[in-house]
Order: sequence, then structure tokens, then C-alpha cells
Amino acid sequence: MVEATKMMEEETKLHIGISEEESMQQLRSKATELLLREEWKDSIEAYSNFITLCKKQIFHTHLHSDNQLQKLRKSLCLAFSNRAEARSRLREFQSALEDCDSALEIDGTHLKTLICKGKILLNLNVYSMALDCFRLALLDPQANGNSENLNGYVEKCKKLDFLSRTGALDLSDWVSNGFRGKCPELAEFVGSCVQIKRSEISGRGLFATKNIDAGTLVLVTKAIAMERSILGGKDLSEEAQLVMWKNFIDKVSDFIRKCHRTGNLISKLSSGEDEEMLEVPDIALFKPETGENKNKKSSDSENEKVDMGKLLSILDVNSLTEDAVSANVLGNKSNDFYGVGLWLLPSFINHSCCPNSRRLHVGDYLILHASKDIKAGEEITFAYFDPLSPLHKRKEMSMTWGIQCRCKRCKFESEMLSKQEMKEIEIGIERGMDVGGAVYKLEEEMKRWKVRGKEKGYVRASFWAAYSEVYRSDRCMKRWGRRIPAMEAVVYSIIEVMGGDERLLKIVMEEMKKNGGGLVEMEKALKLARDVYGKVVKKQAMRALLELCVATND
Ligand SMILES: C[S@@+](CC[C@H](N)C(=O)[O-])C[C@H]1O[C@@H](n2cnc3c(N)ncnc32)[C@H](O)[C@@H]1O
Repeated sequence: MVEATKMMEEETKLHIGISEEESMQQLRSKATELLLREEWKDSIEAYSNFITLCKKQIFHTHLHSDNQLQKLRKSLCLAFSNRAEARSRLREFQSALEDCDSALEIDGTHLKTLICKGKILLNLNVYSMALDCFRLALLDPQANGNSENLNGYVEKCKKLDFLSRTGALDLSDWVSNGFRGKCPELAEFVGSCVQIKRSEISGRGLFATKNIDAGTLVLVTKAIAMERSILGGKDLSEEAQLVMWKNFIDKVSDFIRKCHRTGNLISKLSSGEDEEMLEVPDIALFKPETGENKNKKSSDSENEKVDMGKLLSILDVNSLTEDAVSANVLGNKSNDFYGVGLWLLPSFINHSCCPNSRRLHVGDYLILHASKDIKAGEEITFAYFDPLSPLHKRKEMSMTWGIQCRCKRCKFESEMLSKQEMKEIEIGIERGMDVGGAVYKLEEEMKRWKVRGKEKGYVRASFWAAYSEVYRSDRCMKRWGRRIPAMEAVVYSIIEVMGGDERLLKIVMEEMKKNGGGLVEMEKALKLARDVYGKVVKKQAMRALLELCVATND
């Protein structure tokens, strides 16, 4: 029997030609050598050639004995697995995943491939499927030597899967430790409380499907690409900005080239034109558990190509900087980093001068929480530019975003500030008039014009710079303190309309320190801090953040 097989193999060699078999062997050795040398691109090419030859040989099955066929299939499986490894090192996750699936079609329990696929799925945030891969790999007797590592992956996947399903994120330990050590492991999460809908503000927007309490986590998502630069002085030089922007565009383009699915999602983002005509995508497309989407084979037909011109407009409209008024960067503040990035789902959030959400940035992750109570059906917004600034400044800033904000506050203030008395106050402040007097006059005018409730909050937010100057100046307070409302009343009327803000929290804390505030004041400050930083930081750790907030300069 053995003799017969040998004879068949010899005969086959004659048929397929010795050179083909030799060249296959050479190719395989070359590809393996390149892989070991970590020359990923060349090794991918060598494995691709090997795979083509190997498939061709398998196709001529009638020429082979069962034994030979099995050997060929084994080689093919290993070649797919190794090409997947090389591709994943180049972060070409989609094609690497396809290679893993081809290898697993041949051998469903191939250890190396299962580990490689698990790691890729982890990178794509498909935690439960990654967990399946690592668990299956652990069953392999050969995994013994590697079991510690594999168990580590299993635990990591379990933790991230739990986080992405529940959003039970807690940054407290890291915050309490002064952000020392590794930043906590974060997972993609999209709360069941949101959906994308057509917006009255413009195009599409993110909406609450149920009531959301202030501080509640809404979503956690990793940047498609991020670029950071270290600030030299206070601002980034023009040249540094250009370099940063170029690198950022290169990173996004590279990502699109490597991942068709992401390319498709990016092509759904607004380029700032004809927003009313844009389709409203299903939020499921952005959820980590929608694994089928991430694991789907890509084909050119389903890949809507994003041309460079359109991509530049998309990035112009949707890129966010970490260091914005609506955001707090946790962890790397001391390094003076300035970061720009593209986050998919947050790109559907419109601007409001009375925003109801804020973001935290931890590494490449954006964490969004409600900065005040949001009612079911309400649109979720954050501020693209400073809502604690006067109408004319907001108008200027909105121009740079290509926006003409028509929110309730802007409409009201346009009417209110067109009154002669209001104009005089504005001009007076600009020309260095006594701010205490200006605030007094403003409050009196509001009484006269019967400005009440939220509208009072709008006006006070616009003149916040003047109010804060008065409250911080002992001299001013001595003169005007009795004639203007107490700081707390003003702060809370502003918070009512535009949610938590770090600067409002800071002045409350400063006042508390000055007056040696008690438990009640501390509870109030903690509640306000929850609106600013979200419930991902628990009470004890929040106290550390409050200290930090008071210590930082405006
Ligand atoms: C990041 S996108 C927000 C989502 C966008 N509405 C969409 O449909 O994809 C930013 C763009 O939305 C529009 N937009 C956002 N906030 C706005 C506002 N308050 N007023 C008018 N347009 C706004 C502007 O066209 C802006 O360039």
C-alpha cells in the first residue's frame, strides 16, 4: 500500500512537473523567511504566489493521492494563516479576516489561525466573536504552552464584551491614581437610548429614544484615526497644524483603503452640502455587537469609493479636536497634547448653543455623556464652539464651521440684543466699562424687558465673562455685590439651559473653598461635576477631579 502511494506520488511529479513542486517549496521557504524577518508586504506577495500555485495543484485533484492532497491542503491552510498574520500586522484587518476564514474552512480548529482571528476581531471590537476564537483555541492540546496568554485574551474579551453590552464603564481607580499607570481598557458602546433621525437643526442628528439622566453614559467609541501634536507655546504653529492635518488625512485614507466597511460608513458622513438629501443610516451599523457587518467579506461592488475631494470635505465638517469647550481630556494634559480625530457616530451630533451632552477623551476613545437631563425624543447635541460667549462671537465661530445656527437661544438673543440698551452694555464692556456696573445694568434691563426663566440663562451665559470677572473680584463685589444676583443663582440659571460646564464648576468650587463650604455645598458641587465629567467617575474619584479642576488655569 505504502509502495503504491509512493509510486503514485512519483507519477504525479512527472505529470505536474518537478519544477512546479520545487518552485512551490522555494516560494514557501521564501515567504516564511520574509514573515520571520517581519517584511510583511513581501511576505504577503510570496504567500499569494504560493497560494495560487497550491490552489492550482489542488484543482488537479485527479493527479494526486489522498495523502498528497492532504499535504497540499495543510500547506494551503498554513499559507492563508501566515498571510493573515502579515496582513493583520499591516492593520489590513478585513483581508486578514478573509484569509483566516479561508484557513478555517480547510481546518476549523487550526490553532494559529484561531489566535490570529481572535486578535483581529478584538481590534475590530467584535468582542464576543473574538472570545469564541480564543476559547476554541484553548481546547487545542497544542495550546498548552500558550495557555496563560490565551487565558489572558479570554478574560480581556469577556471584560470588553461585558462593557460593550452594558456600558458599565468606571474610570474611578485611574482618576484616583492621578492617571498614573496604564489607561483603563475601554470598549465600544452605543447606549440603547439613542438613534439617528432627521433633525430640525440640520440633516441628520442623534436623538434620545428614552429619558436620559444627567451624567449617563451615551456612547464610547474609538477614533478611526487620530493625530496628535505637542503644543510648543500656547497654540500650534501654522506649519505644525499643516503637518498634523496632512498626517491625519493620510491616516484616514489608509484606514479606508484597508477597511471597506469603514470606508462605506465614512462616505455616509456629511460633507456640509445638501444635508437634507442624505440618507439616515441605521444606528446598528455603528454598534460593536453587529459583528456580521464587521466580519462580512468585502467585495468591490459594495464599496462606495470615497474620492479625495469628498473625503477632505467630510474631514473638514466632522473632525473634532480633543481640547474643545465641550470636552475634557483625561490623562495626558500635562504633556500638552493637541489632538484631532474622526469618530464615526459622534459625527452625527449637531451643534447647539444650549448643548445637552459633553465628551471625555481617554486615549483614542471619545466618551459621550448627558450633561443635563434629556427627554425622550430630544436631540442630543454638544457645543462645537463656546456657548459661554456672546452672540456676535458665536456667530463668528459658527461661520468657521459653515453653520448658521438657528437655535432658540440664538433667535431670542438676536431680538433681545438688537435693543439699543443692550447694545450699549455690550459696547461698554468692550470699551472697558466697570464690569460690575455692566452686570447690574444688564440685570436691570432684563427686569425691565421681563426676561424670565430660560431666557435669563441665555443672556447670562452670553455675558458670562463679565459675570465671572465681577464674582472673582473682591473690589467689584464690595461695590456691586448687594445689587446683583448671587453667583450661585447666576451659575445655576446658566446650567439649566446649557448643562454642566467646567468653568461654572470651577467658580462654584472656588467660592466653596473661600467660604469653607460644608457637606451640602460639596454634594451640590459633586452633582455639578457629574454633569461635567459623567457618571463614569464615581464620588470619591470625583473629589480628585474637583481638586484638579480648581487647580487648572482657565
Ligand atoms: C458633524 S456634522 C453633524 C451631522 C450632520 N447634521 C449630518 O447630517 O451628518 C456637522 C454639520 O451639521 C450641520 N450642523 C450642525 N449643527 C448645526 C447647527 N446648529 N445649525 C446649522 N447646521 C448645523 C452643519 O452642516 C455642519 O457642517
